[in-house]
Amino acid sequence: MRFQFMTPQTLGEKIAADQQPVVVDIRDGNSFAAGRIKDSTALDNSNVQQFIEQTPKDAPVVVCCYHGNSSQSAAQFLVDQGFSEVYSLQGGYEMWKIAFPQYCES
Ligand SMILES: O=S(=O)([O-])[S-]
Repeated sequence: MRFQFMTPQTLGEKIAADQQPVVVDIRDGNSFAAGRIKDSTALDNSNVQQFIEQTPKDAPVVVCCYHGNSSQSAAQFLVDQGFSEVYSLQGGYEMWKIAFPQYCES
């Protein structure tokens, strides 16, 4: 199975409809602290195993990085761990913060 892509527009619509998927952010900790998608979770080597064990495998998961490149391999990794619906956020946080500043937090 392969990961899928999600546009900022689609994620914004889901958040607006109170249907926010699980959003994980693989950027470095300082970037995450400075600004992130609302209700997102920082994911790194220290907590990825716990995330895999504790998150239902059928939960939709969206992976966010800086520009939407490295999120693709992270998304594929999660698919390979058994998650059935994983998306790479197109444009990453850099595009997100321009498109949906109202859904950012710091
Ligand atoms: O590779 S990346 O800039 O999308 S994190």
